[in-house]
Amino acid sequence: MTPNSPPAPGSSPALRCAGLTHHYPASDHDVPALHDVALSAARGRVTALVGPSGSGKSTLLRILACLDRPTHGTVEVNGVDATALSARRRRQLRRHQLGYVFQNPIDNLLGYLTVEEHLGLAARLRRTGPAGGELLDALGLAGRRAHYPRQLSGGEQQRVALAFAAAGDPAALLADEPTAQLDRASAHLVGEALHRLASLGHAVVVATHDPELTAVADDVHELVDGRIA
Ligand SMILES: Nc1ncnc2c1ncn2[C@@H]1O[C@H](COP(=O)(O)OP(=O)(O)OP(=O)(O)O)[C@@H](O)[C@H]1O
Repeated sequence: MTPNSPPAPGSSPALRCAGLTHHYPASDHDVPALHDVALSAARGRVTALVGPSGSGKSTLLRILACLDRPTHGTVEVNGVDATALSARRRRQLRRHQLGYVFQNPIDNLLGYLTVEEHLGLAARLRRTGPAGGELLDALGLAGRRAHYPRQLSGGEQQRVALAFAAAGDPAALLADEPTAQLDRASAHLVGEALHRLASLGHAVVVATHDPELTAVADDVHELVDGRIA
């Protein structure tokens, strides 16, 4: 199976991890962050990772997004064991099958590209056809195609970031506290956008403290001291 080949119907979840343990190396002693974590995230569902500060949510999200490699354990994307791939193949898998959204809206966007140009860039990166206006319509961004990031509110920027992450139909979208810098009304719209993207067939995984997002989650996993509680 190549990184961007479609999953067989009814087969593996978009994302699955097992036996995940992670330590951050430090000069005196390693910092433990995850212990034996296992979970899966299916297309069509919003999965929330919740838990106190320092419990390991961001670490887990970055590992699921194949941005970091775990100390031990496996991450499967559409049934492909990403932890067994070369760095080059893992990059390909990430580019085609995973979209990632950072907490700070402006970190997700390029200031010199319009909304529409962001979708064009995503299509080129993923080697898919241009994403139709449906994605922008679905996320309440109709009429914003020609705008640059600086012309959008933080909440609109974050929804453009979600559209950019979702263009080209990756299996999973992962977002790390995407509403942390937004007011309640904008956070609510981002929650609706995540739910909409799941209904379009993505597996959506979000690390969050925000009740607006846990309210739209189909599955909620609580982390405590690096373990699923
Ligand atoms: N780059 C790093 N180097 C060393 N330790 C780290 C690093 N990143 C995170 N940690 C540690 O790993 C543990 C888990 O951190 P992580 O950021 O994953 O938690 P979190 O649940 O996302 O926290 P928050 O809700 O505050 O963002 C914490 O003890 C943290 O201090």
